[in-house]
Amino acid sequence: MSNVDIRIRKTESLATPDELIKKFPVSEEIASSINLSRQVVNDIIKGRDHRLLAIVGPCSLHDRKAALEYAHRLKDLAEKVKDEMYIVMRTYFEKPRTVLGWKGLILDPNMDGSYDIGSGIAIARSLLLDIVSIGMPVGCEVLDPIIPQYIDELMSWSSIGARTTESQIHRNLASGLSVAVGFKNSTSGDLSNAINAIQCAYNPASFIGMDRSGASTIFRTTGNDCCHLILRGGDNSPNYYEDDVESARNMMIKSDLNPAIIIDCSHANSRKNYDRQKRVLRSVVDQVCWGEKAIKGFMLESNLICGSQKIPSDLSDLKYGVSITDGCLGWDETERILIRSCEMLHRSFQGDGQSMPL
Ligand SMILES: O=C[C@H](O)[C@H](O)COP(=O)(O)O
Ligand SMILES: C=C(OP(=O)(O)O)C(=O)O
Repeated sequence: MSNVDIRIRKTESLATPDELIKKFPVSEEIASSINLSRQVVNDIIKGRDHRLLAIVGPCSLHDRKAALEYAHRLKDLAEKVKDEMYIVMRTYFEKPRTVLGWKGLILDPNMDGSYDIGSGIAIARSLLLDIVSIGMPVGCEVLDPIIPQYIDELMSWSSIGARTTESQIHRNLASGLSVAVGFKNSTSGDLSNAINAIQCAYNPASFIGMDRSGASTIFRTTGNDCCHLILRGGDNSPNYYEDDVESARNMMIKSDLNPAIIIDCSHANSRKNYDRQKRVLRSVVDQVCWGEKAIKGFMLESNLICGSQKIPSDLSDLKYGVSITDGCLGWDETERILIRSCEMLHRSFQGDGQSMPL
């Protein structure tokens, strides 16, 4: 009697990254525009570009048509706010769950527990390609350590979520990713895990993974000098206030890190009430206008239509453009508050691009 894989019910083959890349290739023109947007993101994180990095988009993508419509609107908005903000579309395909729940388009594209991962990964890559093709840079959460092989060449920014910041696997991965990586503070609100993670990812690492041909490989990384902290609030309270930012900044400086902080307007900072993201953004803008240099940007969960919906048993009942994970701001409100924020930032920026301490 075999004692191997006693809890594996079934295995299925999956296309290798190379096979999928061949099916949905990135042209040289798109590759160079992604390189440019990665450079802008890195420049913002390193303080060489005074604009705020704005990671804006749905909590999760589940519908290709709505995602593309959103991307087109965001592209137009990005043009309007480009002097004060650099917008990267939040294109999250993997959802880390507190207990159980839909785990995102890559794992379960049919939203019915059938886990058609082969289709999910292909939809994610082709959708990202369509979005970057209109000139909209994208950013994803990196959760599964193999998935980046399928999509990471399309990303301009990425994050490691609150539930995985403490994981050595994710820290090693971040040390080898080609993009700037934001580490979220832990769900408890503790910052030290994220600060340790940034230090760890700054250094070279060696780890086992799968290469683009599908072979087992040892990856040896250079280390990533563009990692930063994302404040997302914690179990007991938000952490976007001035005092929180000041103490996060001081912790980073004490650890010899570039004090680069992004504020997540959602999650525990909004106490999961999507409309409260506005007050977080207001505080971000206010702090930047008052001269807080450590804040490099913010994250906003936004969709075509505000709110959220449960996944219905009959998918024809799904409402178009509404989140199936966390609640999001609707499009009109997103546009209004980003333009308003830019007006305020514009007034406080001097000719040299520096904000004026009041
Ligand atoms: O961003 C989405 C959710 O906050 C995250 O996936 C956790 O969700 P859950 O607590 O509903 O599982
Ligand atoms: C899961 C997310 O956030 P966090 O890791 O902060 O809970 C998210 O941004 O989708």
